[in-house]
Amino acid sequence: MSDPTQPRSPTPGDDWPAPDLPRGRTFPAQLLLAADLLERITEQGLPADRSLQRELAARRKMGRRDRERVRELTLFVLRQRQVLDWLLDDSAASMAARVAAALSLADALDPVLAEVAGLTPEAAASLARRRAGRFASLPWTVRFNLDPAAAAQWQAWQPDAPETLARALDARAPVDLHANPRHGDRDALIDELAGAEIEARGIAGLPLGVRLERPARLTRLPAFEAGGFEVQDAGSQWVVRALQAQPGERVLDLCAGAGGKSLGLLDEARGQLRLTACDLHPERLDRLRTRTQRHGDTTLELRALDATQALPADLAGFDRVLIDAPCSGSGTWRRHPELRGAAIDWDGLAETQCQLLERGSQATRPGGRLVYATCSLWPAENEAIVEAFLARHPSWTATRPTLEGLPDDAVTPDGWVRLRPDRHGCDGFFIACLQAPGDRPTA
Ligand SMILES: C[S@@+](CC[C@H](N)C(=O)[O-])C[C@H]1O[C@@H](n2cnc3c(N)ncnc32)[C@H](O)[C@@H]1O
Repeated sequence: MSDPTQPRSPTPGDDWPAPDLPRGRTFPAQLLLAADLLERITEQGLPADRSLQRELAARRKMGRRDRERVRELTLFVLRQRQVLDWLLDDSAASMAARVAAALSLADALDPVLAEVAGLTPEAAASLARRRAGRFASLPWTVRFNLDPAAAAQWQAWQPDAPETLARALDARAPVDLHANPRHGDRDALIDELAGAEIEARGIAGLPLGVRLERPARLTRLPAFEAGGFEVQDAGSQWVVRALQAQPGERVLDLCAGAGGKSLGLLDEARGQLRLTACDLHPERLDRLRTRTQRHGDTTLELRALDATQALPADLAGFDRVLIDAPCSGSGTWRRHPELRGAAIDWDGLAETQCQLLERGSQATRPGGRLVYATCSLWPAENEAIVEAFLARHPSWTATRPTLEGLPDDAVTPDGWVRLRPDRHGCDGFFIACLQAPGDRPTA
């Protein structure tokens, strides 16, 4: 089977993307199940990966290959929706028709499946005709699977090597972990994984980062139960490192969510931080509480609050503040293809991002470091927010991060970190390191 983390190399006359289906036939029941799951995921705004895991695990009588087939078809439709709608010549195609079009790209669509999907013989013939054309001749917004809002953002950014970026965003993401050094070093974790027949290797530049060669069941491993590692994309690990928190410092994670980066910060500093983790949603902090218990961190302070509002008086004077802002998540499309079509209130989101940066700056001590990060590719959520902040606060400065192992091409001429899946093998991230005015700058 081909490596799904690598873009498919085009062959003359057949450069279309195609789902990577397991051997064997696709049956109508699988097509209909994928269509049903797609409807629920898109209508209810559910996370695709978790929904698939739950739904497929509940179907105990289904064979392994059939589950894989439904999973692959579902994710492929979410990733390639514009391409499939173009093939169907219908921007309001049914999910069943989209699954049928996905099957046609894998040369696995037969007349029975086409009929089950609701395609008339004429529509099936038109699909076959369109599929016989060249992929490269499609409009770029279709080839890159961008809906109109995403296409506008893409154009505002104008990334270089757009084709390779688009391909990387369509691919499957690897599974990354960060080791908890209080349980042993990274090599010990890699050895332990090898003992469970899970192939893994260290991630270049990230001393705690581990990448699995293929997905594996991790939650049953003794190392997981013991808090020996957390699943975390390499891009998130770079956000943690950008803060450069030193043992003994007071650190504020203002948008901690379920705490992936909070735990990373604690690991980087061997637990020696006075860390306060906040989030608007108390249930996310509950998940962080459970994780910290497994992880062995008892000193973490958790605060549910709206960080766009004035912060409580004791949340001030922090050495380092992290704002891992809510965003469109466009950098994570590999893991969350359902976000490609999500409706976004762009103005409301930008206002929240500006306010969070404002509140975060007020909580930073003179000379302290503030890191603003998103997992978005779009300048409107990144450079625009930070540059507007610096224009309002000219005494603050942007600092160019000096992080050992960070690839040179990840730092822009302005000093922002921009990570891309095609260049750095991780989710797309934007990281800005800002220094508060003051005569006691952080190291
Ligand atoms: C990108 S996620 C954070 C992910 C998290 N840091 C991690 O590493 O797992 C953004 C978080 O911001 C939180 N958030 C959104 N609006 C907020 C607000 N007004 N105040 C505080 N948190 C907010 C969301 O609940 C969400 O958990």
